[in-house]
Amino acid sequence: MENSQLVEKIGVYLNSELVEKIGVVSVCFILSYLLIKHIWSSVKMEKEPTRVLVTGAAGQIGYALVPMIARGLMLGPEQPVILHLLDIEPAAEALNGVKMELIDAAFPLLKDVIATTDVVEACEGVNIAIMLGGFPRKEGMERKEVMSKNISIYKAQATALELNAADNCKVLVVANPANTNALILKEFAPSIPENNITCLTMLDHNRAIAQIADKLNVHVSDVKNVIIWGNHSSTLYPDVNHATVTSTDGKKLVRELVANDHWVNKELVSRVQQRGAAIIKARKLSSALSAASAACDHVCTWVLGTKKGTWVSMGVYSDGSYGIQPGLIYSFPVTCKNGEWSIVQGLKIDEFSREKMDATEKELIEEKQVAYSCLNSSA
Ligand SMILES: NC(=O)c1ccc[n+]([C@@H]2O[C@H](COP(=O)([O-])OP(=O)(O)OC[C@H]3O[C@@H](n4cnc5c(N)ncnc54)[C@H](O)[C@@H]3O)[C@@H](O)[C@H]2O)c1
Ligand SMILES: O=C(O)C[C@H](O)C(=O)O
Repeated sequence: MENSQLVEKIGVYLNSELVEKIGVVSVCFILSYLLIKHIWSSVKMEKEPTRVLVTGAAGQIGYALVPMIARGLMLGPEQPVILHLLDIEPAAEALNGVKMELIDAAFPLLKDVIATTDVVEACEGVNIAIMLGGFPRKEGMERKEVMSKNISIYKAQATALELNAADNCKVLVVANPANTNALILKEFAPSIPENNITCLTMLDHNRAIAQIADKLNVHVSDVKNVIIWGNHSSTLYPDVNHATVTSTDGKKLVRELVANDHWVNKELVSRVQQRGAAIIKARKLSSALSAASAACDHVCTWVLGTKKGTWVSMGVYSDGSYGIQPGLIYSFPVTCKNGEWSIVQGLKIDEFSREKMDATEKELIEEKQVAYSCLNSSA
């Protein structure tokens, strides 16, 4: 054999061996990748379901909210859930109807539904509690009368949560008066960390964003960092002094873009404060779709976090930030990370804002006094 032929043969042999080796390595690599992918997806499949309590689940907000939770809109598309639905005896049949519909919807993430009128059974092992149930204000009723009825409801439910919920259960109170109901719940569930008891002002936050987006003809997702201060009532204060709009031209302050202080200080404030009443006038029922969506946003943001550089509004336990009486449940701007919220610090507060923030604080202090006088008279 000539030298050149020998070299050629060796070359072919080496190449085929190399090709074979590369082939084996590639197959091993692909198989390992598929195996890891399979193991990873089965680990993900095995996520423990989160137990979510919804009180007043046979009511209108409940009817809009439970499918959102079951669809993964609140806790993400990979988190299975078990729904605990609570309502009172007269609504038991309707509650069972809601359960039937949830079953019929065949939601992949929904692992079980417990529908009950027993508050202890409802609270058993829950990780998240969304409190919609309460006594609605009826024509001719004094605010104090409504409050006294809700106080006894929230006292009983706080005790049931305290004794039966999972450790570190997160609570969102929606039922009105939301801030004061949350305060009562906190009082009677002392072992639930105070930072775990919140109330809904995300609806007001979303309403303010929607009004600004409409005024500036931009999309709601471009409007960031509005603040709702205070009580979920007609004294709440929507503050746009730090709010921005992002566009192709960059980030600009809402106040500068609107360039109309009357609109910002008067019209916007009054529209957001009165929006709940406007919905009631139009629907002859209070807001439900938007309230359910906001409740979903609140829990979702709390659990999964805020985006960098942005905040939302939540009714949370006051630590005295911005001079607000410690211990009140007051709406602040908050950021969320790892399932914890923190009040945004260091924002500049002008004289106009200070006055509005104090007025809504004053109303909450008065509500607290009324609540305590109801508690003392029922003791
Ligand atoms: N914070 C907010 O942004 C906001 C927005 C909208 C509505 N709300 C409030 O949310 C609450 C619910 O609104 P809705 O439209 O669903 O009312 P709804 O009357 O349709 O439903 C309330 C449900 O609570 C039930 N309920 C009453 N007492 C209960 C108890 N002790 N335990 C369990 N369930 C009980 C009722 O049977 C009813 O099914 C109301 O208080 C409303 O004012 C708050
Ligand atoms: O139920 C109400 O009184 C109104 C509700 O809180 C809302 O803001 O839509």
